[in-house]
Amino acid sequence: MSETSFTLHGTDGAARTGVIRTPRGEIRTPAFMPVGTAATVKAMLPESVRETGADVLLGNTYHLMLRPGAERVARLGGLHRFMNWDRPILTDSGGFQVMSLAGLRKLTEEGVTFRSHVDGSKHMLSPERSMEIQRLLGSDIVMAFDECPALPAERERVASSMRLSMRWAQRSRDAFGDRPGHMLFGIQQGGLDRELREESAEALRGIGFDGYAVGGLAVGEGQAAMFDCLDFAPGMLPEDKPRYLMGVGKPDDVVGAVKRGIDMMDCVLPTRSGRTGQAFTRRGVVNIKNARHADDPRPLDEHCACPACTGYSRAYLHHVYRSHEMISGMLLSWHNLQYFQDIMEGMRGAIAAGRFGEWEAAFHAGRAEGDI
Ligand SMILES: CNc1nc2c(CC[C@H]3O[C@@H](OC)[C@H](O)[C@@H]3O)c3nc(N)[nH]c(=O)c3cc2[nH]1
Ligand SMILES: [Zn+2]
Repeated sequence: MSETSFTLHGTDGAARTGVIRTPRGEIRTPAFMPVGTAATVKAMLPESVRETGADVLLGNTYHLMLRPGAERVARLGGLHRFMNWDRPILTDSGGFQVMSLAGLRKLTEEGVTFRSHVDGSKHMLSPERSMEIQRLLGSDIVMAFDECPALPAERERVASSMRLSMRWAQRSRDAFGDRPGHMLFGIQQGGLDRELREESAEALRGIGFDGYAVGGLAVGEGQAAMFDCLDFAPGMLPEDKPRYLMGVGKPDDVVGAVKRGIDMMDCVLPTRSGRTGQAFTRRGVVNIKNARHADDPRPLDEHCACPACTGYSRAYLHHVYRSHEMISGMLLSWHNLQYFQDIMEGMRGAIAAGRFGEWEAAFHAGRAEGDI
């Protein structure tokens, strides 16, 4: 009996709900993964992340290889022990961050060499080294090493980049080896082009993975173009395996992606915007720094059970934000993560009951545009 599995429990249109089983715990899908880039979900204790309902969180090969180093994390017992999170961890493979963060990059068939954005030291990533780092970290779900081209880009550039990523996907699969209890996900590329996405999906199916990511999106194409691509890209991937949309997104992006067959997503938005005073609520976005909140005794969101909403007023949250108090980032990060988990839980139940359309209509009906 394989130690990992994905079981679909229900579908409603293209939307699906199910469970990914791993030795470290189950992941209820559709799932939102909080991002713990440098071995911490910023401003949150791991037990607080769990309290919001998260089953899995995300780490990053690029950041952890630079600081504190993958071999050091392994010597200290691996990433779960290091960051005190004993549930599943998915790690990204590093290619995306190298292209978006590192300096002096050189890309060849072998891999990429670059200088650390932390201290300028020289490093190399290849499919083989990325697999080794993710093994040293001990992550449960490993991402293939890929290249994600910035959009807009010429079709030929997107095609050649995708084909390089497919060769790297084969090398990632070969280097990953046979690791019961661990999953390796391939990453579909091909930009917004249906034929290139199909070619990429065919290549990945031929190699065979435990899950499949839709990569190359949320790179500036905008929501309409992303949804147009999601109208066909997820369906090209095996339906009995998890489908993971990388780097997405705002609440309405998340809902639209689940509607189109996505099972997993990750985004820094809940915590990053929590630190900049933006709170996502059932009625839209609250910019807590706005003077209108200075005397408001109401909670952010009366339907929310998080500490920010059960213990504090908008007036207080406005005050601590304006005073640059640390509790501001803590409370708003917690609230935003709770809000994202609440909409995932709502969609899982709605899909299981065949009522996703109604749930989606109610989700959009309650929201006002702009600051509320
Ligand atoms: C934001 N949009 C976006 N992010 C993306 C990421 C990084 C996600 C990871 O990078 C970090 O966010 C920038 C977080 O830690 C996140 O887990 C991607 N990673 C890979 N390997 N391949 C892709 O095609 C890809 C596409 C993305 N689009
Ligand atoms: Zn709340």
